[in-house]
Amino acid sequence: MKAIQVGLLGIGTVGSGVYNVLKRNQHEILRRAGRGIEITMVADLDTARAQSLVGPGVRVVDDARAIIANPDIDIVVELIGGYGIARQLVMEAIEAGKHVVTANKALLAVHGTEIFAAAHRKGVMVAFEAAVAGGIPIIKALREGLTANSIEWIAGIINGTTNFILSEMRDKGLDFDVALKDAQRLGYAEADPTFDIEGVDAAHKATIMSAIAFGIPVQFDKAYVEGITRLAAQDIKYAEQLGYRIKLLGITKRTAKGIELRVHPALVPSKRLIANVEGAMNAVMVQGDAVGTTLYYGKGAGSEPTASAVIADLVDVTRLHTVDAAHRVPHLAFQPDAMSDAPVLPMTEVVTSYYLRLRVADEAGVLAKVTGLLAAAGISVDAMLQREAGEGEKQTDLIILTHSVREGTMNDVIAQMQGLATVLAPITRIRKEELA
Ligand SMILES: NC(=O)C1=CN([C@@H]2O[C@H](COP(=O)(O)OP(=O)(O)OC[C@H]3O[C@@H](n4cnc5c(N)ncnc54)[C@H](O)[C@@H]3O)[C@@H](O)[C@H]2O)C=CC1
Ligand SMILES: N[C@@H](CC=O)C(=O)O
Ligand code: NA
Repeated sequence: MKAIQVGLLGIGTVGSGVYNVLKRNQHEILRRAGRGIEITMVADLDTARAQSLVGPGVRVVDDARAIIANPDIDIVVELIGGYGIARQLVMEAIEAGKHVVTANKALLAVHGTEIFAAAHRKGVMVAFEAAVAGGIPIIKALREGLTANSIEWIAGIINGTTNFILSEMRDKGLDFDVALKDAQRLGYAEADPTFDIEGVDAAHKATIMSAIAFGIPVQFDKAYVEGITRLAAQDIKYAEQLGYRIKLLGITKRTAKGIELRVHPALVPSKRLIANVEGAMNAVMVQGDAVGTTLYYGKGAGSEPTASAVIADLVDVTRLHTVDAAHRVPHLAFQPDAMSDAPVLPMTEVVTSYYLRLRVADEAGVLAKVTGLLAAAGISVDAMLQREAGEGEKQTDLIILTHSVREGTMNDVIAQMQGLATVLAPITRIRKEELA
């Protein structure tokens, strides 16, 4: 049988990995897919570079629309990134009746509803394993492996760049900026790295996982997003003393009131496996009511790890494209007419525990005032740490770990504490997740 024809839109970090791995493993991939998979056209703005990557046998163009217009192309692989031209090209490819494979989480988290509806209408597949946790087959696990379960929560380290930066800062004492530059050089970072460090990329991925886990539409605009740029080195140190590591987590959870969808730094007990995930590695914990806790670990970024997921999608599409659309795995795991309207909760309704660091005057009665405010709000204290004030020092740090409380209540108490004359600087608050 003739090989399935693939057109690549963008041959940068991920695109070049796709080309190389597909070529290197072509025989094994053929044995799995039952049909050859061949990249016959590549579009990139830098055509000279693209041609040098793929050699003379592949047609290289600078206009991606030439690929979409080519009737011989069966699958369009979008590896340009962003919400702009990529959105137009994906929509045009779907309208042209092409299957689409993409690694573009930003696009799907923001415009997924429109894209999946169009694909459903046209009977084509949009596959996106690489969009969440790169090479880890987490979409496959959630959408196919765990279909027996009512998913309770997902918590993951789903941004390699920030995990790499946090590890380099802690282990090698590197400055934030130096570690970020290294992550960019290694091909982990987004074209705009503020997406990584401000938590936006992780929120894109958490948004996609929440849709698949709970059968809700992709709703990036409802996600709470907080990155790592305001983390202080001293909090990483205090957390360690208390038996915790700080990680940027993407969390989505089913509650009686609705769905939590949030990305923020969090203290995680050091003894949890996920607390020991270092460098650019990703890990996703999924809690199902039947299976219990499961953990998926691997490379979430980089050329070939991400290509691994893109090519797995190419194999899936190759195997399934002759199957009637109604019998394929639904894009968001649940049938389109069976989606839930469970609301995504505002952050004030999220229930979690907290790490608080207060810069306080080193004088009698401070502790009683602070704990009095917590007690009055019904917040119980889990652990406390007070740094010894140095010789002649008039201030010190007070660290408090709380038990679970509604975020809205915690906000009120923090505001009251901040009003105390003995609290001398803005209070630091980091959420704490026991993940058990
Ligand atoms: N780099 C990584 O580790 C991962 C990246 N991704 C996603 O994969 C996608 C691609 O990322 P990278 O390969 O890292 O980006 P990249 O910046 O290395 O590559 C993008 C390529 O697209 C080309 N391009 C830009 N505009 C174009 C246009 N109008 N027509 C044709 N080509 C165009 C550029 O010249 C470049 O070669 C993004 O959506 C990214 O979020 C997903 C998982 C991991
Ligand atoms: N910039 C992302 C790339 C993969 O999605 C990351 O750092 O994880
Ligand atoms: Na993946």
